[in-house]
Amino acid sequence: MTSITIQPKKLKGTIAVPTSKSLAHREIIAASLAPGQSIISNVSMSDDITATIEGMKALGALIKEEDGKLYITGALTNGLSNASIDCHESGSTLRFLIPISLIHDNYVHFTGQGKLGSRPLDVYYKIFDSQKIVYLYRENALDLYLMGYLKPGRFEVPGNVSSQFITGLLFALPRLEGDSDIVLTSPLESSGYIDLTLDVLKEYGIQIEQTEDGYHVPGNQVYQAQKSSVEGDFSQAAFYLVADILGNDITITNLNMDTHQGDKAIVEILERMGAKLIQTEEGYKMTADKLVATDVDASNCPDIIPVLSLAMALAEGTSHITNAGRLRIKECDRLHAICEELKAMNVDVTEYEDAITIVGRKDLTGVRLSSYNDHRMAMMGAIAATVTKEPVSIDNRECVSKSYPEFFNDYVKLGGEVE
Ligand SMILES: O=C(O)C1=C[C@@H](OP(=O)(O)O)[C@@H](O)[C@H](O)C1
Ligand SMILES: C=C(OP(=O)(O)O)C(=O)O
Repeated sequence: MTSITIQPKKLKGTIAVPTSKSLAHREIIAASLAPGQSIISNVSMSDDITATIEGMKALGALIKEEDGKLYITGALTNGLSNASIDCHESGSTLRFLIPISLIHDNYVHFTGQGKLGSRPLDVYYKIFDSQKIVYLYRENALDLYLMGYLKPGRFEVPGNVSSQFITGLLFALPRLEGDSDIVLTSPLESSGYIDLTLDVLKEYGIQIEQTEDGYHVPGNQVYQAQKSSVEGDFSQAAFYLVADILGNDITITNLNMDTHQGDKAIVEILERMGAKLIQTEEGYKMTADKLVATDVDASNCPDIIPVLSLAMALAEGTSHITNAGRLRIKECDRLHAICEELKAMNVDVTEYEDAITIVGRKDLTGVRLSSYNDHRMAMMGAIAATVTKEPVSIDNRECVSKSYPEFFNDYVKLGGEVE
């Protein structure tokens, strides 16, 4: 684990952000479930995406990478087989692949690292109990054995723990031999991610009907192989757009402003804070003469909150982030980590159970920060170093490889000074 020290320096230049991790997971899974060959272009590799590729291979898909494209032949085996899947630290891989691994009678072993073993899975355990699927796990370590298969029927799922459970079920249920209903027992959060799932399912020929309280999923459906391409990631773009409004000058070359990615909300939130979106020949950037505080409901855009909190720390007035409880069950307790990082940089911040209040100030103090082994916290620290007077140190720089292995190389290409 390597620590880095970043000298306070502004960034300038053009950058293509990694392509959407959320869309890449979904494309790889849908293609792996489709008989025939699919070709997916523009997949940015990261530890999480590697975990999904290896997981789908373990479940029978043939996947090879050539000339920057993924060639995927869906080949899920029928009948009892067994598979071992290492999810690394990817919540998406784990929660998407669990129901998929149970489309057929199977014996599967899921492992993972970091905090993944303590992120919630009870929603699935309840389903296993009611469907007599055998499961064995160790507390706080991801070491989960599953034996059995999913039966079509009624699946009651809370909407406010993680949308990833619903996505996992939406992928698996169309392949069962009967119709199913997913019934949401509490309001849906992270709904933009379900929209992405529904988009990809539709692209692969799968029909899902939205109901008053969830989704009706006809069974016996067949995924149709596709040729597809993945667009730029707004969760990653958020780091550079916030950097822009803090006085850097970075143009992003690969953003689709018509995207359905929920994290595009970053643009509208920063505009509310006084920023302007500028389209140039090369792409998009943002500028701001002055930043004002704002209030943000985090329930539909949890991943942009770390870097957004930095913009709030430098805005005039007091900002409130609400409905942010689920940030505590990400790669680290992000709600607490954000507050600790901002406090370390001299910001007046108050942590509540599911909210944060940030009193804006004119500057930030450069200090030693912890990454909390969380890619988004490490990248937030690096953007902070573009506005401090003193250097910022961050431990465990490698953690960015979860979503953006090239982050510090790109940072240096943009003029950053990293030791
Ligand atoms: O479906 C997805 O691709 C994701 C859903 C979100 O999780 P929750 O639904 O658990 O909030 C998000 O935080 C995660 O990074 C990716
Ligand atoms: C929370 C994240 O991903 P996952 O839930 O897939 O681990 C993330 O990328 O910030």
